[in-house]
Amino acid sequence: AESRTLYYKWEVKSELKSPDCFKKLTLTINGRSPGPTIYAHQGDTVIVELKNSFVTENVAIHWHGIRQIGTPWSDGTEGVTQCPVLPGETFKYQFVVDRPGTYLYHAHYGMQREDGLFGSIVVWLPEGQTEPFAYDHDRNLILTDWYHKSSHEHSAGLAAAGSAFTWVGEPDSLLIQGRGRFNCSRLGASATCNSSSPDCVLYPITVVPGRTYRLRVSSLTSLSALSFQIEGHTMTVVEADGHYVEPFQVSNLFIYSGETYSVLIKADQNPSRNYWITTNVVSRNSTTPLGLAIFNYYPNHQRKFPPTTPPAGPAWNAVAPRLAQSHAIKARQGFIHPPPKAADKVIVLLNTQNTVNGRRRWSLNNVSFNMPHTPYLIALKNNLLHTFSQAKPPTGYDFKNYNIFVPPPNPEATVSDAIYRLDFNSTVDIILQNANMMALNTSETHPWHLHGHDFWVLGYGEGKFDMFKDPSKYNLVNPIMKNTVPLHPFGWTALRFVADNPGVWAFHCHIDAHFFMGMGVVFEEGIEKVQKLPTSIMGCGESKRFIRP
Ligand SMILES: O=C1O[C@H]([C@@H](O)CO)C(O)=C1O
Repeated sequence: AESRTLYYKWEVKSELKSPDCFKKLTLTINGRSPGPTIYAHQGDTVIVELKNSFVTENVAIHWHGIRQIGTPWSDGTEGVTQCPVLPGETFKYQFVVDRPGTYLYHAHYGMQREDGLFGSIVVWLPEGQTEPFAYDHDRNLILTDWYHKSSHEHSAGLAAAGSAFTWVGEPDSLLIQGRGRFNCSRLGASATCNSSSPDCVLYPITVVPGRTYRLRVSSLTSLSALSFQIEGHTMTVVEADGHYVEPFQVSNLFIYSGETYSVLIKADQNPSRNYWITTNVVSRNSTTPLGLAIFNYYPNHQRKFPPTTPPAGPAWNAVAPRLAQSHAIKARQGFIHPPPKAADKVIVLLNTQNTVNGRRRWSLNNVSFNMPHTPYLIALKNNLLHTFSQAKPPTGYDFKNYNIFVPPPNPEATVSDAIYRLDFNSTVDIILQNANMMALNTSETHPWHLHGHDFWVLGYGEGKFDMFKDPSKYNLVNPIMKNTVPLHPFGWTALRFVADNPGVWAFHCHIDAHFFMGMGVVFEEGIEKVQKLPTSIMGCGESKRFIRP
């Protein structure tokens, strides 16, 4: 099959929308949130010409799950791979979608993603090739959580010192494909909440009785871990983050921010009615109501509510079923990419909540991430090494003495913009180690996302990772490859990847507020192999000098 070039012209704007019936300034692409879905075939080149029509805000868009092989400057990570796109400017992203599967795109500037700037990328196999599973139709749903406050108010609160620190709190609603329903009566008479707004009509998925649907379900929540279910129907999981999964059945799918799945669903229930599609928050004791959509059996009306009460979903605090699902996800037979047998380097990252100079932060091995003024890719390629710390960030913590089950004994952490420099083509293991937060008996779920690579998920465990015993339990036979993975409360997650993609890549918690609070690291590999950088990514920090006439 011949590969093609797909050309998109996008304009980002800030507009009043009511996705859950409450009117809020929403960040849109060509007037929509979620933005337009990119449909491509494997091997196609995607070009997005992005016009920033915000009045005062910068922007950058990350292509989540696309590895950007040979185009590290198109990763869209402001501060790491590019300068922000300023209001009035147009920026051209160009990259190849080299693998079939379900991917995402979203803002990677500040906490903009939570104001609605996101969408889906669907990459089909080349024409004439078929998937290793059968279905009649392909549908797509993005799950998000939604706040009535803007991300600006949130970031101001998170950055404030001492008692002025304000946590973002629980979302006001959950959206399915950009639509949900906030109960306007909770606000009394309100001009900003209108339960008959066309923006908040529940999203319908129309199905023909007897047919099988491939449903691409992805999450871009800013905070929430979710469970997703379709009343009365079981789902067969077949894809995760662009990799085929050895099929298994679930009645509910746990999904973390930044993950994508494909599930197969047969429309085999009573065709004279509709069914609820629901999503609910897990892992946090949330006040956020259920997110709803409609599984619409043709020819019932799309807006006909099912006759039943929407099922509530699993209990928020049951960790065991979530861990069980994580363990169940294996590479599909016939599509296994075996991992290298051993690692050249092991980096253990202890995840803790801390303070730095009276500010609440998150840290890895007691270092909280800080973005430099000059993006790393530009600084490294142009030898501007004075623009960020040349220290080597720690590759572990005090294993012997640190108790992960109690709050950090000395919560004061340091802030740094130092990065991990990896040997090109080396095999790197990352052990994510969860721990107790600042408050007693609490540990949260963190979805970790790696840019520029897929990694093998070697294992998950409870408690403190044991360097001597736990590696012998790694799955080296059929581990799934992913780009986003959960770190469960008080547990550990072990990953392996090969540092074979020249560039600079962020690895961070996909919770907007947590990355904002320093929960991330950056890897460099093969910088000398990166081709000449386009000047369009420059203009901020010390890279101003390269675009001066
Ligand atoms: O960073 C966080 O802050 C809050 C809480 O610890 C303080 O309100 C929370 O749940 C986080 O994940």
